[in-house]
Amino acid sequence: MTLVADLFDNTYVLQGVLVAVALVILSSFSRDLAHGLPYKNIPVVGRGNWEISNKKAKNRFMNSARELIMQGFEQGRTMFQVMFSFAPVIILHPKYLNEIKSHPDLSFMEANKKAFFAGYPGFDAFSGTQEDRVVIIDMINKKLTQSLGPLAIPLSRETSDMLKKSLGEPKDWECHSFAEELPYMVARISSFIFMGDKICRDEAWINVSVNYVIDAFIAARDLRLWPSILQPLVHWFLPRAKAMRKHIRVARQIINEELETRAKLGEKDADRRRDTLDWMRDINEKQPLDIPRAQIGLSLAAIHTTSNLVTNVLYDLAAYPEYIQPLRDEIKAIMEEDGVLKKTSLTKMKMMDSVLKESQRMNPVSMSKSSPPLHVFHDDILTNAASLHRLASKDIRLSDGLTIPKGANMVVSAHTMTEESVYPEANSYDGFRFYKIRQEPGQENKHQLVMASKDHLGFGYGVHACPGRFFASNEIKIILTHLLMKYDFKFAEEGRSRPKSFELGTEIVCDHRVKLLFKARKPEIDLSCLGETSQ
Ligand code: HEM
Repeated sequence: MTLVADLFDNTYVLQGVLVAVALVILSSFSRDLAHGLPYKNIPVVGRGNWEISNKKAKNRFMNSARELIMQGFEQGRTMFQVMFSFAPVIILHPKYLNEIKSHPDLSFMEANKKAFFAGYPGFDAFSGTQEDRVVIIDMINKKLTQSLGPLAIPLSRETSDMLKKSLGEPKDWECHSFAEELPYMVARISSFIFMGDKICRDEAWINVSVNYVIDAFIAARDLRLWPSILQPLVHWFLPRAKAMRKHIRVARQIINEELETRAKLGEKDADRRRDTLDWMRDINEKQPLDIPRAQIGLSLAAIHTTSNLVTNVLYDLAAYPEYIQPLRDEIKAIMEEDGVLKKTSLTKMKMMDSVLKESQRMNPVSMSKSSPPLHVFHDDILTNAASLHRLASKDIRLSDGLTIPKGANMVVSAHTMTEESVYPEANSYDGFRFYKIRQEPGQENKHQLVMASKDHLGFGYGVHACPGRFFASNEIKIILTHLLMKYDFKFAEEGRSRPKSFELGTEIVCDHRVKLLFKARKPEIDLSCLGETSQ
């Protein structure tokens, strides 16, 4: 101690230390500044030549991303950059989709890691390794998707229980903030399939499952406001980052307890329905996997995305109620034919499939891997108006000679989803658009909800196209089947039109403030075919 005190007594040493600290801070600021500079030789859209800071350009993009992207293409460009809140981002024309969709040097994971402070305590769900990701995707593809047949009735029963609890059986119209309530409902049904009936009824887990992602978005947004040199310190004090650390602790405790209970039961547990906790272990015998972290990752991917699509569908059906009876008739006909709900019954619901795909086309869910409520957004993470958010790990030379520089963030514009040449009357809702196309010879299967294509990027495209879409499609169809059979619904506000989604940067978020009225109705089918037992 005396030595240190002596050193600081020496003016030269003190001055040296101060200069060193100043240099470190300065170099951090200049790194941050460089990070915000546009990429060389790539045209910038939405930023004036004489604007020194990015502030105005960022605001411009926040308020009119769609227009700026179209402006870029109208200027004849196929690649340009715009200013997102955290960095310049390269926008690519969809004509490049085929060459970039599975490009090994365009990383999906690194893009998310960079945007979400991977490695910081609490940001665990963004910190997994490539090996972890492979386990999760294998588990979804090889186990979850393969089990959709036997899962149809359990999913339906859980949906029924959940709706009784959440919406009840009101004889008169009852008002719900549906968009706010739905993530909790979806979290319960999904968690039932992911981790069984004990955890799915655990309020503490449901809270983590719904709110981790919301806190993550806000924490990341708040942290980005700080210079990078201070971020490793500041995150400890940010309320939302603290909340994330708490979510992680809660999740670890709940899931580890469940794993211990199962381990103790051993063979006695053999009759239990297998779920993602078992499957992750089966797939992953060789390497250790942080299972609680992986489960939070699943929730992150599954809950708000699914809720957002269901909300959009209900808004569309409430705005265009003429679709409701044909959908009910379709369910009735299929259930009469099948006797009991099967995976194939859901595949046969072509009108419902079409209604879902059309809602997703017009209001694609946010792939920030989730679509938390509006107040969470700033611009943040990408897609919708744009899709396929990636980070280039090398310089990538495109077929026409243009280059995406190493380290750049990029997205592909998703404007094809509302382009007249692809979808006639693209800006009008046509619930049976895809149903009608599927009636044409040779088009029967290409236009299903789960088919990712260049013209419909709702589930992404290429190597990272959403592996959970088959599960999501079944889950959503089951939820809708129960809602349509058991409830009448309409907007609380008499005669209102379809609520417009909010556009913030490239995010499209459904209006969570809209209220819906629900009233119980007599279903036209015997509910035992949905797995319900009469009480
Ligand atoms: C309507 C519901 C859903 C929508 C709209 C949706 C959408 C998406 C999108 C757009 C992507 C990114 C694709 C890309 O960038 O190319 C994605 C990836 C992913 N989704 Fe979904 N998703 C949904 C439900 C689910 C569910 C239920 C699960 C889990 C069971 C899931 C698991 C994943 C995973 C693990 C990835 C990452 C894929 C990778 O790393 O390659 N998603 N999803």
